[in-house]
Amino acid sequence: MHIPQALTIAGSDSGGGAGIQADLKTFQELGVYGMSVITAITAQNTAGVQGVYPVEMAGIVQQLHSIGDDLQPVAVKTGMLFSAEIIREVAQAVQAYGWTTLVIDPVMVAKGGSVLLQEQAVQALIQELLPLAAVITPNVPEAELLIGRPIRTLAEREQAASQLIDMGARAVVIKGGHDTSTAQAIDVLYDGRSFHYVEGPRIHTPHTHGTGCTYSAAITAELAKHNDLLTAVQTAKAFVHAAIEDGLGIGSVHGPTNHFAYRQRRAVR
Ligand SMILES: Nc1ncnc2c1ncn2[C@@H]1O[C@H](COP(=O)(O)OP(=O)(O)OP(=O)(O)O)[C@@H](O)[C@H]1O
Ligand SMILES: Cc1ncc(COP(=O)(O)O)c(N)n1
Repeated sequence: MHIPQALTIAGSDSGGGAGIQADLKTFQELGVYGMSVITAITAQNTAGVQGVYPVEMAGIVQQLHSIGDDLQPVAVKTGMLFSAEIIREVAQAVQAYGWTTLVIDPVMVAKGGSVLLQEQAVQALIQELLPLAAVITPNVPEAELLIGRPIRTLAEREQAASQLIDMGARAVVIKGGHDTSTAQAIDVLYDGRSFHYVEGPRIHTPHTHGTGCTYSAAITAELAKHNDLLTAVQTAKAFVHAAIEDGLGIGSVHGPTNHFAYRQRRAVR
C-alpha cells in the first residue's frame, strides 16, 4: 500500500485548533500520513496565547535530521517558525533533503495579537525561505509586511502576488479571510502565469481559530497526493469552508474549526 506522506514544521497549540495539531488532523482527514517538527510550544486556548516556549535549537535540528535521514515526505509545510535562527536551519534542511514541494504559511501573529514570529526574523523569512516556496500563503496583513506596502483592493492583491513571485516564490495564495468588505472570502492564487480567484461565501462566526493553518495543511496534503496546485487550493478551500461552517462549539472565546466536517460531508453524499 502506498500512502502519501507530508511533514509540518510548526508550533504546537495546546488548545488543538491551530499549529501542529491542526496540521496533523488535516493531513489525517485527507488520507495523508503526517510527520512533524515542533519549533515552539505555545500554551494556548480559545481565549489566546498564554505563553511561547521555543524548542532549543539542537532539538529542532535533530528533528529535521531524524526525518530527513529516514523518511521521504512528498510535501512539506512551515507554520510558526518564531526566530531567524530557526528559519535558517529549516531553509538548510529543505535544501539538503530536496523538499521542493514546500508550502510556506508565513505565520506572524495569532488572531489575539501574540507574536509568533519575531520582528527581526521577517528579513530571514524573505531572504532564506521564501525563494524555496512552491507556494506561499500569506493573509493580507502578512503579505503587506512581506512586500512593505498596504494592500487595499483586489487589484493591489494581484500586484502583491506578482511581487512575491519576483521575490522568489514559485506561486502565491493571498487569503481573503481578513477582508470583511466582501460577501465572499476570496483567495487570490497566482502561479506567475495566471490568476485564479478561489472563493466561497463568508461565514459570520468568531470561531475561526486555526483557519490559516488548516488551509495550508490541506494544500500540502493535496500536493502530497500529486494533485496540481489549483486543484489542491480548491480542495483546501472546500475543506476549510466546511470546517468553519460546522464549528464545534469548543472553548469559551474563539473556538477551533471542525476538522471532521469535510470527510463527514463526503461520506453522507
Ligand atoms: N469567515 C470566513 N468565512 C469563510 N471563509 C473564511 C473565513 N475566514 C477565513 N476563511 C478562509 O479560510 C482560509 C484561511 O484564511 P485566513 O485569512 O483566515 O487565514 P489566516 O488569517 O492566515 O488564518 P489564521 O488567523 O488562522 O492564521 C482562506 O481560505 C479564507 O478564505
Ligand atoms: C502554534 C500556532 N501556530 C499558528 C497560529 C495561528 O493561528 P490563529 O491566527 O488562528 O491563532 C497559532 N495561533 N498558533
